[in-house]
Amino acid sequence: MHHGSGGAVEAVPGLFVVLEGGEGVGKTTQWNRLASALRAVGHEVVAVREPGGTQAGDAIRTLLLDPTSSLSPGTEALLFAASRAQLVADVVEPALARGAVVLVDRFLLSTYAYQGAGRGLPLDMLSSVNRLATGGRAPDLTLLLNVPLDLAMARVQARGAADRMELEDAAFHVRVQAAFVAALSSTWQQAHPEIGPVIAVPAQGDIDTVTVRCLEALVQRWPARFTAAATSLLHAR
Ligand SMILES: Nc1ncnc2c1ncn2[C@@H]1O[C@H](COP(=O)(O)OP(=O)(O)OP(=O)(O)O)[C@@H](O)[C@H]1O
Ligand SMILES: Cc1cn([C@H]2C[C@H](O)[C@@H](COP(=O)(O)O)O2)c(=O)[nH]c1=O
Repeated sequence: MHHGSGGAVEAVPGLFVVLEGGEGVGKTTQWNRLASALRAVGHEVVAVREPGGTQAGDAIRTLLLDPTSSLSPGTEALLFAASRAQLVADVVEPALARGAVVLVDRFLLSTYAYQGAGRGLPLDMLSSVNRLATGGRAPDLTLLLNVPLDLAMARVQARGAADRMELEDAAFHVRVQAAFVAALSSTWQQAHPEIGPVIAVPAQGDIDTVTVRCLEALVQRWPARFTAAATSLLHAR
C-alpha cells in the first residue's frame, strides 16, 4: 500500500519475478542478493525456490533430487507440478495479494526445459497439468541468466555432491539449455503466454556485476516502483 496524492491509500500490485536458467548459472546466488537489495530499500520480498518453499514442497524436493530415487518422466513432471501447486496456493498468491515482490528461483519454464526438452514430454501436456498447479498465474517477468554451458557445468562440478538432475548426461543439459534460449524469442513467448515475458541477463561476469544487471532489468521494467532501487544502484557505482 502507499498514499496517493490525495492522501487515499492505494493498493500496490504484487510483482511476480522468476529467475531461470540451467544448472550453475548463478540463480540462487542472485536470488539471495536481489532479495536483500530490494528489502534494503523497503520492499516486502517473498523469496522462495522450486521445487520447495512449503512443507509438502520441501518433502517433494528431497524425493525429486535424491540420486537414488527412481522416477518415470511422468512421475517427475507431476511431482514438480504438485510442489508448484502448494507453493502458488500457500505462498505466491497470498504474497501477491498483499502487494509483495515475489521472487522465485525457477518456475514453469524449468518444467518446459527439463521435463519438456530434457525428458521429451509434450509441452501441451505439461501446460495442462501446470494450469491445475498455477491456476493460470504467470510470472510478470522472468530473468533468464545466461552463462555458457561448459562454464556453468564446471561450477556445478566444483560445488560437488550432484543431485539427480545434475547427474543427467551432457546431451540432456544441452537440450535443457537450448530450450531456455528458445524461450527468449518473441514468437515463442507469444505461443506460451503462461510463461510471461522472458529476458536474458548475461551472467558470466563477477557476482556484483550480475546483481546490478538483474536490478537494472527490474528498474527498466518498473521505473516508478523501483525508484529507490535505481537510486541505490547509482550510488553503488
Ligand atoms: N557470477 C559468478 N561468478 C563465479 N561464480 C559464481 C557466480 N555466480 C555464482 N557462482 C558460483 O557458482 C556456483 C553455482 O551458483 P548458484 O548455486 O547460485 O547457481 P544456480 O543457478 O542456482 O545452480 P543450480 O540450479 O545448479 O542450483 C556456486 O558455487 C556459486 O558460488
Ligand atoms: C522447478 C523445476 C526444477 N527442475 C530441476 C532443475 C534442477 O536440476 C532441480 C532444482 O534444483 P536447484 O538446485 O534448485 O536448481 O530441479 C525441473 O526439472 N523441473 C522443474 O519444473
